[in-house]
Amino acid sequence: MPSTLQRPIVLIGPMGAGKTSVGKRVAKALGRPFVDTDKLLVSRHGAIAALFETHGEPHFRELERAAVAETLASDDVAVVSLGGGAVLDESTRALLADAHVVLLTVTPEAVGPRISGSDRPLLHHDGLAAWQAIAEARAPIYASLADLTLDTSHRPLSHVVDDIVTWAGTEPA
Ligand SMILES: Nc1ncnc2c1ncn2[C@@H]1O[C@H](COP(=O)(O)OP(=O)(O)OP(=O)(O)O)[C@@H](O)[C@H]1O
Ligand SMILES: O=C(O)C1=C[C@@H](O)[C@@H](O)[C@H](O)C1
Ligand SMILES: [Mg+2]
Repeated sequence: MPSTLQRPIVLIGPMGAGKTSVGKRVAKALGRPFVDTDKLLVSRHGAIAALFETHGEPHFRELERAAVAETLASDDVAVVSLGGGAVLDESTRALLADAHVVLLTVTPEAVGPRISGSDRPLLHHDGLAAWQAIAEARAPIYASLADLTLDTSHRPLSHVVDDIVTWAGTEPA
C-alpha cells in the first residue's frame, strides 16, 4: 500500500554501500517512486566514466547538483539514492535539509567484491585503496548529514530495507 511519507528518504554513503540496491527496494516496499541520480545522469549524459574523462569531475558535480535539486523538487519522488560524492557539494548538502537522510556504510573488507568490476572513475587506478581513502575523507560529511546510519557489511539487503521502512514509519512527517 502506498505510504503517506511527507518528506523524501535520501540514501547517502560511499560507493558500494548499497544505496542503489537498497533505495530501489525501499521504494517498492513503500509503493512510492524511486530515483537514482547516477542513473538519471547516465540516461541524460551517458556513462559517468566518460563524463569525468571528457569534462572533468567539477562539471560532473554541477550536473549532479542540478539532478539532485530537480529530483527533490518533484512532488512525486519518495526515495532517492545519490551518487557517493554528491554530498561533497555544499549546495547539494543544503538540499537535504528537508529530507530523511539515511547513511549506508560498509567496511573495506566487505566492499571489495561489491566494487570489483564497477566502472567508477575514481576507482580506476587504485581500486580498494582509493575507495578506502575516499570513504575515510568523506566520513565526517556523511555523518553530519545522517538521521539514521546503517552498516550493510554483513547484512542481507532485505534486512537493511526492513530497518529503513520501519524507521521511516516512526519519523515525524
Ligand atoms: N547488503 C548487501 N549485501 C551484499 N551485497 C550487497 C549489499 N548491498 C549491496 N550489495 C551489492 O553491492 C553492489 C553495489 O551496490 P550498489 O550499486 O547498490 O551500491 P551504491 O552504494 O549504489 O554504489 P555507487 O555509489 O557506486 O552507486 C551490488 O552488486 C549490490 O548487489
Ligand atoms: O563517490 C563518488 O565520487 C562517485 C560515486 C558514484 O556513485 C558516481 O556518482 C561517480 O562515480 C562518483
Ligand atoms: Mg548507486
